[in-house]
Amino acid sequence: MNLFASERDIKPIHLPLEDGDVTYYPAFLSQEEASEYYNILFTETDWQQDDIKIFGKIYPQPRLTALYGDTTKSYSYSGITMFPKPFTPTLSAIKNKIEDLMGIQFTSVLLNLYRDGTDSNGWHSDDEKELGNQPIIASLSLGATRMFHLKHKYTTSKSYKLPLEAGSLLIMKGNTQHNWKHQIPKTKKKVDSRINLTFRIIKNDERN
Ligand SMILES: O=C(O)CCC(=O)C(=O)O
Ligand SMILES: [Fe+2]
Repeated sequence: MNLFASERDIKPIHLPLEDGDVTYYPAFLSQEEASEYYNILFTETDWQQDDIKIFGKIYPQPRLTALYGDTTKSYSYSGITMFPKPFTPTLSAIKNKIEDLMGIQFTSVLLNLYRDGTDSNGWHSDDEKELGNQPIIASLSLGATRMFHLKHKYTTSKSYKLPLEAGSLLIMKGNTQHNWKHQIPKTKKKVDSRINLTFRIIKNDERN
């Protein structure tokens, strides 16, 4: 069935995290829109595999990535610095739709391609100084469903898991990055590939 956004259940679910602020919109995009964007982004994105440094050792990142956005704003994490390509019409259209919902504007989007269950994103907080003190991150999922794990940094018994479905939008803000880490774990299940887009506000102003 083809439902318009107004008829779909786009109601937000607030995760019951103390000292964090995470909201999940299960059907931000329709299944048709989600698969159309997945197909376009899979082929049109300039995917790269960077090496990252963990405790002084160099590893290839276990997924492909790409950075698009305001070309004056580079982004550094895990020992790598990424320089953005300008937003494409596809990415601008998605960005506008998220900005209409949230009433704020993003400068950049980091895309992740998880090719199969062996690709992953290890425990981290998105707390780079370029993102400011209380980063706002809007994370759109396309393609295969993967689990998203959150764990508290200081009270390790506190944790939360949810499946991120195609077309869903997850918003992290407030003190989430101060108090919580998140990951996309590897899975032994046979899963298709997944694309994730994390829209961010990068505050540096250096010209590259
Ligand atoms: O793939 C995801 O849903 C999470 C991506 C993520 O945490 C990141 O890029 O910082
Ligand atoms: Fe993250």
